[in-house]
Amino acid sequence: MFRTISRRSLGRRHYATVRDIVNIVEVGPRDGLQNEKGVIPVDVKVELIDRLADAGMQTIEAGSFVSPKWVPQMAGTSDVISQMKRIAGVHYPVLVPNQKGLDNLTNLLKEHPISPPLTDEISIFTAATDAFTRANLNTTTKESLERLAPVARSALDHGLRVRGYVSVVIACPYSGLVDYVRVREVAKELVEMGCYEVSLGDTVGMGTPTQVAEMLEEVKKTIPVEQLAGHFHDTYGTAIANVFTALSHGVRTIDSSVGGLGGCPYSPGATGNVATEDVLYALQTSPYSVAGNPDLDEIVNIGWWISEKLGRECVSRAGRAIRSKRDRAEKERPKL
Ligand SMILES: CC(C)(COP(=O)([O-])OP(=O)([O-])OC[C@H]1O[C@@H](n2cnc3c(N)ncnc32)[C@H](O)[C@@H]1OP(=O)([O-])[O-])[C@@H](O)C(=O)NCCC(=O)NCCSC(=O)C[C@@](C)(O)CC(=O)[O-]
Repeated sequence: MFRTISRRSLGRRHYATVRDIVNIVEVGPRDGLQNEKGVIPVDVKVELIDRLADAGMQTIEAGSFVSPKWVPQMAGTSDVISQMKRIAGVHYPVLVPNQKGLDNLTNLLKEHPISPPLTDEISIFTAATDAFTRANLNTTTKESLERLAPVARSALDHGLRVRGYVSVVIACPYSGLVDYVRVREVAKELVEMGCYEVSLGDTVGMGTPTQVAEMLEEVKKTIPVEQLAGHFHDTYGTAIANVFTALSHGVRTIDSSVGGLGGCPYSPGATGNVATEDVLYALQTSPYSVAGNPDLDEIVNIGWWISEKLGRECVSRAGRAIRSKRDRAEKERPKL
């Protein structure tokens, strides 16, 4: 839905036509879990996805068809997507790094000719620096794009939607600050190969709002903002500020992770994504509504539950505050 809003507080030149719905791509079951060392049972992953869908999340990244030698935690993705309950209208994208991953997925889809399908979407991924692409995909960025183009074409031929990721859009853990022109060029190639949207990842989680704004201004020179998404890790505590910077620059799709889970195995020291609870809380009094109208209280419960399952504390600030408030209210409730 589009409507024209006036943003007096931002000055006349910011009168703009914007979409007032924010889409959240819940990446917890994939980005959130891929870095965990302990084995997470398939039924826990399935329960996580199902509960997120029941709570109203419209897009839930369900896993990866990557090499199990590279990311062992994602090895059971075929079982996960075969067992999860699929809600019509909810998208359950999976990461695919190469033709082999796509073949594994399309063979699975053939084995399960059901409606709605196990998934209708893949995400392909590369990075703005060769050093990161080498660590993550064992190749250069240019070669990764050459390999991904036929994968995207083949996925589209199979009727799958294709989303793209560009990692390290602000800083790279191996080669330092990133050239935003390179981010724009890589994103453009992903769009040209058929990605309906490109998610721009601050993989290291050290970007500041100013840097995010500058990066977006560069990328928007070529790519319509409707095709961009923001993916912010929270290592330096700037993720929620970066989300709102992206929104103020017209981005309307944000990746987040329930409980703030996550990290990339090839981004040493990076913490999880911006927590879904924190994004939902902060959007409550904003001019935007969230697609699917997710139930914040239930997302808080899910963040708490999955953190306990992983043997760690929930790092979502909103999640912790809402829990504490509930506990206080419970203590103060008169006993009958
Ligand atoms: C791309 C490769 C496979 C290249 O890895 P490689 O070692 O160069 O691949 P290869 O073609 O030489 O194959 C090596 C072995 O892996 C197998 N293989 C090969 N492909 C697959 C496949 N798809 N599924 C299952 N098995 C596969 C292949 O069959 C072979 O098995 P072997 O003969 O030794 O038994 C590897 O680098 C890889 O899997 N990388 C994925 C890394 C990854 O998943 N990273 C995390 C996701 S990205 C991320 O988190 C960032 C993001 C998206 O969240 C955004 C952000 O925050 O920035």
